[in-house]
Amino acid sequence: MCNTQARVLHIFYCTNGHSVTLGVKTMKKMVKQVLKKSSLHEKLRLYGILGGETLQGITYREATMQAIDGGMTCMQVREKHLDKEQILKMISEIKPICDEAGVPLIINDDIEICKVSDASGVHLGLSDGSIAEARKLLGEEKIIGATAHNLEEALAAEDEGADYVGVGAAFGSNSKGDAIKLPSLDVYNLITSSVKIPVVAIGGIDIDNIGTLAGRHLAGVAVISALFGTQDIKKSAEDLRNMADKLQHEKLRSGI
Ligand SMILES: Cc1ncc(COP(=O)(O)OP(=O)(O)O)c(N)n1
Ligand SMILES: Cc1ncsc1CCOP(=O)(O)O
Ligand SMILES: [Mg+2]
Repeated sequence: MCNTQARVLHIFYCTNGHSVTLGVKTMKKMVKQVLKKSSLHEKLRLYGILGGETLQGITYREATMQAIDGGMTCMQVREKHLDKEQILKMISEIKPICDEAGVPLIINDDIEICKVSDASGVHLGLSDGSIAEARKLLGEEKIIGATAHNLEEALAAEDEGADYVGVGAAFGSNSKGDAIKLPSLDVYNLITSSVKIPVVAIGGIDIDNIGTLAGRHLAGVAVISALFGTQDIKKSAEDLRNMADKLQHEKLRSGI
C-alpha cells in the first residue's frame, strides 16, 4: 500500500500482524542494494584491471572502449605510481565510458578516491584498510572487493562485509612483483564451496591457461597483461570473455 502524497510506503507483514513504515528513499535504496548483489556475479565475469604501465602506447579511453567492445564486464583502476590528482583525471576520462556501458568501475586501494569520483566501488587488499571502515564511509550501495589467498582470508573478508573476493595468484604474475602463486588451483574449489560471495581468480591468467579454471564455480577472472598488455585489446577481450563464459562447464577443466 502506498501513500505517494506523504512520500511514505507502508509494508504490511500479514503473517504476524506487524507492519513497518518505510520512506520512498529507503525503499529505493533497498531495491538498489538487492539489484547490486544479484547482478554482481555476472558483472565479475571478465574483470579488466587497467594501469598506464601496461598499455602499449594507446590512451586510457581507447583501451577502455576496446575492452568493453570485446566483452569486459567490470573494470578496475590500478595505478601504483600516479598521485591522487592524476588518478582522478584518469578516472574522469574513463568513467563516462564505463557508466554508459553499465560496466562497474572499481578503484584499487583508495577509498577516498572511490568516494570523490563516485566510482562503483573499491578493491582492498589485506593491508589497504578495513572493509568495515570502507563500508561505513562508502555505504551499502558501493561494491567492496577484498583480496584473499586462502580459505581463512576469504571467510574473514565475507564476514567483514566484502561483496566479492579476488583470489590469487592463480599462475603467478609478471604484473605484481610480490604476487605468490597459489599452492594449487583446488584452493578455488575450497573457497567457492565455503563462501556465499562471488569469487574471482587473478594472477597470470591468459587464453592458454584459463580453461583450467573451469568447474571451480568462479564468478569470473581478473586480468591485467593478457588484456591491456596486448596489441589488440578488443580481440583479447573477446577471446577471454568467450572462455570466461564457459568456466562453469566441468568438461573444460581437463583441457581445451
Ligand atoms: C580483483 C582483484 N583481486 C585481487 C587484487 C589484489 O589486491 P592487493 O592484494 O591489494 O594488491 P594490489 O593490486 O593492490 O597490488 C586486485 N587488485 N584485484
Ligand atoms: C593485482 C594482482 N593480484 C594478484 S596477481 C595480480 C596481477 C594480475 O596481473 P596479470 O593478469 O598480468 O598477472
Ligand atoms: Mg591493494
